[in-house]
Amino acid sequence: MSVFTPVSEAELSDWLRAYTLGPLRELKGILAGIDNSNFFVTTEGDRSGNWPDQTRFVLTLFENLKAEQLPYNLELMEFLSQQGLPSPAPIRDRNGQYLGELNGKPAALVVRLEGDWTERPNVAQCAQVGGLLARMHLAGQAYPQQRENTHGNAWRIRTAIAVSRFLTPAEQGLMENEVALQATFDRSELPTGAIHADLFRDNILFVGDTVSGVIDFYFACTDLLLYDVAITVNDWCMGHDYRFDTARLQAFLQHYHATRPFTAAEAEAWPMMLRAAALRFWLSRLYDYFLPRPAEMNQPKDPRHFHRILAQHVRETPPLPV
Ligand SMILES: Nc1ncnc2c1ncn2[C@@H]1O[C@H](COP(=O)(O)OP(=O)(O)OP(=O)(O)O)[C@@H](O)[C@H]1O
Ligand SMILES: N[C@@H](CCO)C(=O)O
Repeated sequence: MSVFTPVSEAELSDWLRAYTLGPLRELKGILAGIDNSNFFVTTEGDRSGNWPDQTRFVLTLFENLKAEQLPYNLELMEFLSQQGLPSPAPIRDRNGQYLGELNGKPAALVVRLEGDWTERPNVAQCAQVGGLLARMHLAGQAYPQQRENTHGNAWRIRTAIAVSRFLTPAEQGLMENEVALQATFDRSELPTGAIHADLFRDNILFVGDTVSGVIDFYFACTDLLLYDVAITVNDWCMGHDYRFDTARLQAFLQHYHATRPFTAAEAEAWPMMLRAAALRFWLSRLYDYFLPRPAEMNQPKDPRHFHRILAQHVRETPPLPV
């Protein structure tokens, strides 16, 4: 998104003294993203340090998460990268710490990965992402930490109340009904674990058709694996008419299923998970759109997109096609 908290070159140069990355060469605010303040940082490098060949990093100032909530996310990134998954490793400073404070916000540096995100993924790319998500879910089963989803039931109820006045009566009806249904839906038989929880197209980097990076683990939490699949396909496999593109959806789910087979309970819960995933981003986009925080650079996302996806899933919920 955005830069909510500006950082000057002088402030960053001073902050970088805690690291063995060499002096600052370039600092650039990143417009993409809507939750945290992000910057591309290039340093001169330091051959004597722990990261001798690295000079390109991403600096994140966390706008919502508190320092005590961040070890779950940053250590998950480190854990997955140690398991061979393309997640950016957080950089530890001279004292072995990967989390500091800059301009009053918790702040961390991670390795800047190569590649670009793709706005229009093809079938082969969806297949790759399906397989990758399943591998992340399997690897995450051994991750020892737990973190409750900050965007679960209580958040849904709170946010629905906050945005209600901006909706038409029909939209209010859809939202109230959906929030109530999701609150009582039985999730007890569904497999859980570490999930990314925001694996949209802009959070996967490709070099050609090959995934080079998975970024932005700052909503990661312990929750239903199937919910993560639903969040991901609602973005990666959606057609222009708010119905799934069948070829991309099947490629994604078949590659996922080949690595982590879906259970019978998951097949049954699929329609409700697709709806929960659409509701989650309808609510957060409404909140960010109508009740925005002040930002130096900001690009709110369109809430109507997920309203339409949710309405379509309610009209016609496709079965899990595997
Ligand atoms: N490790 C990385 N390597 C390369 N580019 C990165 C990396 N981390 C972030 N970026 C770039 O910064 C942009 C914003 O980062 P990110 O998606 O983490 O921001 P955010 O505000 O937390 O986003 P979101 O709105 O998705 O929650 C990305 O789209 C990407 O261009
Ligand atoms: N991926 C989210 C933004 C980050 O939470 C969206 O597209 O609404």
